[in-house]
Amino acid sequence: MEQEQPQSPDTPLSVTLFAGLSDIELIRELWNHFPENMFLVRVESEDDFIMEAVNPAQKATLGAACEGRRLHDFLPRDTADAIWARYHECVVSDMPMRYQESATYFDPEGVECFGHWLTLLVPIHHHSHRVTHLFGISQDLTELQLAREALERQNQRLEARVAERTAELRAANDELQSLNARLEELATRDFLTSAYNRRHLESLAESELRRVDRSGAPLCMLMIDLDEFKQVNDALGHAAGDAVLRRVADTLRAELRDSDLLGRYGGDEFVIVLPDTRLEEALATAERLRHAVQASTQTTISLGVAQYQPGDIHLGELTQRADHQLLDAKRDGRNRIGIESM
Ligand SMILES: Nc1nc2c(ncn2[C@@H]2O[C@H](COP(=O)(O)OP(=O)(O)OP(=O)(O)O)[C@@H](O)[C@H]2O)c(=O)[nH]1
Repeated sequence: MEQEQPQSPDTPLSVTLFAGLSDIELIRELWNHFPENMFLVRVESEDDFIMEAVNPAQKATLGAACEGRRLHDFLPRDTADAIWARYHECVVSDMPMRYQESATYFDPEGVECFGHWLTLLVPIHHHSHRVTHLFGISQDLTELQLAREALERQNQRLEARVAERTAELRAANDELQSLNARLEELATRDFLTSAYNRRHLESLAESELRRVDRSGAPLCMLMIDLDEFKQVNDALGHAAGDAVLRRVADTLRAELRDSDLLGRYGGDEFVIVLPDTRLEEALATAERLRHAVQASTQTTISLGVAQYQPGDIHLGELTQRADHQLLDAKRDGRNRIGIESM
């Protein structure tokens, strides 16, 4: 009779365990006490599978009634189709497979439930070259999956909220920008004609003069006043007078270059600054404007033309000279141009 050898304290537990148990006992222990679902599928053919045995953990999920039956006999159709495809693939490839699946199933009471599993499927060849069985272990990840999905939904809600807030901020920003533009417009433009107001025109003109001081380029100013405009107001009313002023401004603007500056100095008086323009060119421009205004409004204008000179220190000096020429034009009978001697 063989004496059992005492194990030394250094002997690994696995050795002790395996020495003390037969293979079948060891497998039975695992089968009965392993906390995840285990199952053994008999492979009748590549297309036909029978659930041969399930461990107690799997029985708690599906009930014992699945043993000895085909997938479509104890699972909802969609679930059975999906699992059948996995089994088929494992048998055909003859390779272990690992996959995740979300599926509905019937619990031991027949209630339809939903679960999510990570499954390891291993082909087994029992005294044969072909796959006779599939051995599977399914880890239940339902809780994890539900938590993941809840997190995902929460993230989507947060992203939607962020997108909503971003759109609100963008709209508020756009509104602010258009209000700023409107404010800028109000601060720099004459509300009736949209020409620059006097203050802004003077500030732009001063900058032009400083540029001219540096470059030595010529620059001229036109001072314009409508003739007998009081009569227009008196005969047609103030609103009609406003319309004439608007049309005059539009006509002047249409005749000018982008770089020219048009301002309304108040009442029926306009000022135009013509950068890079000599006196004779300014005279030609003045003539063109006089004709254009008369053609579009049946109102005549008088103009005074002056050229910026090296001795001019301030805009006021140039303005005064242009104004002086304008007064001469008025005095000489209106609808004409007063110009400094060239
Ligand atoms: N409709 C309208 N009229 C204005 C406006 N501002 C000033 N006026 C009028 O424009 C007229 C300006 O008249 P004046 O420049 O003094 O004289 P005028 O009748 O044009 O005659 P001359 O300049 O000497 O040719 C006045 O009747 C003002 O009431 C305005 O914004 N709209």
